[in-house]
Amino acid sequence: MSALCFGRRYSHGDGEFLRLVGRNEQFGRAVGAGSLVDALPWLQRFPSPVRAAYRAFRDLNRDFYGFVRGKFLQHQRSLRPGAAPRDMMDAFIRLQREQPRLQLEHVPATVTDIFGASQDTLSTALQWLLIFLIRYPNVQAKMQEEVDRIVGRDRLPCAEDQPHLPYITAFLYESMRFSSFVPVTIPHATTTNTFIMGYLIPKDTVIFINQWSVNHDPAKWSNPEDFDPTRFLDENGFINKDLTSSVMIFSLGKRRCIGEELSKVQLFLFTSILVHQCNFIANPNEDPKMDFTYGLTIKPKPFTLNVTLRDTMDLLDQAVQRLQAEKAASENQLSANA
Ligand code: HEM
Repeated sequence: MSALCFGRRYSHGDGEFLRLVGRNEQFGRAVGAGSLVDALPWLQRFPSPVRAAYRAFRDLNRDFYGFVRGKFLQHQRSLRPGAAPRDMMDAFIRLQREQPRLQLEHVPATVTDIFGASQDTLSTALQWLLIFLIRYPNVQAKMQEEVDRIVGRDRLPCAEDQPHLPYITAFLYESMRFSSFVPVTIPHATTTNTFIMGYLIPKDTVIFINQWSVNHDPAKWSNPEDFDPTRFLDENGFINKDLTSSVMIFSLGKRRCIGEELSKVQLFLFTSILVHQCNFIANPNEDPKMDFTYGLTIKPKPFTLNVTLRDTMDLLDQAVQRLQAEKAASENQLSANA
């Protein structure tokens, strides 16, 4: 997402990357702790740990905005008129230059929203996918069989392969349904008295959607507590689109997640490339019964797993070399324009 938002790819030990990840963890803790005030707004009048958490959340947001604003200033300096946008930041700066009624300050604010909204959600999704790979080795083997048959062993899977990989697609939907790792949505409030199925919801009531219960409703899902990707496949092995659209994890209505399609592509690429290249097994020294933390997202507590390569590193090395060449070209352009 950092490559997409502001054209920066990081290695794992990079200081800036570690600070970003650190903020992400603090963000999850602060949002989880603050949610009591959403349900009981009068609590904010009392000096309490909730208020301290709220202040920590505000400071974290300021700090994060400052980080993104730094990237914005760099981009503003280096973006040449007429040049193709290098990333989302460039695209928004260009849009603002073409439509001056959009305010310049909205550019870093928008990228802060998009980057911030994607971090905790996508990283949590990735952890869950890994958990399901090690918990269900038969499912992992079926995905490997499918990707080997359709893509072959001479190239990495790409986004265009997805329509031909229904079992992997079904795995992704079952992972989102089963984990429901954003169990309730961001709070909203009614602006007028509202009736739903005969129930009065008074004006100014704080509303959450309970996505977990939608995804585990036995009236909709047979054996909802079983992890079974095949529930999303019809008798010919094709994806049942009525059922996939019933999985709720990106919320509903006008404020539903704008990153849904992007997330689905990213999670597909992550899963298909990993199972194409590697085998995953649980660490036998760790308790298979995992523990979770409950904040804005449901996250597994730290766990380790054993990963082995299925073949050589050749395809992955080639992909990394391509990325490094792209990164070098974009850095050259940045310094030439600075
Ligand atoms: C699997 C990953 C993701 C999940 C499960 C997820 C889920 C959600 C949920 C539940 C909401 C709250 C909607 C509401 O207010 O009712 C939301 C909002 C939002 N998401 Fe995502 N999200 C994910 C990834 C992303 C990504 C990658 C982006 C960036 C492109 C993104 C951008 C946003 C934004 C900007 C909002 C606020 C929308 C608004 O208030 O109008 N999300 N997301």
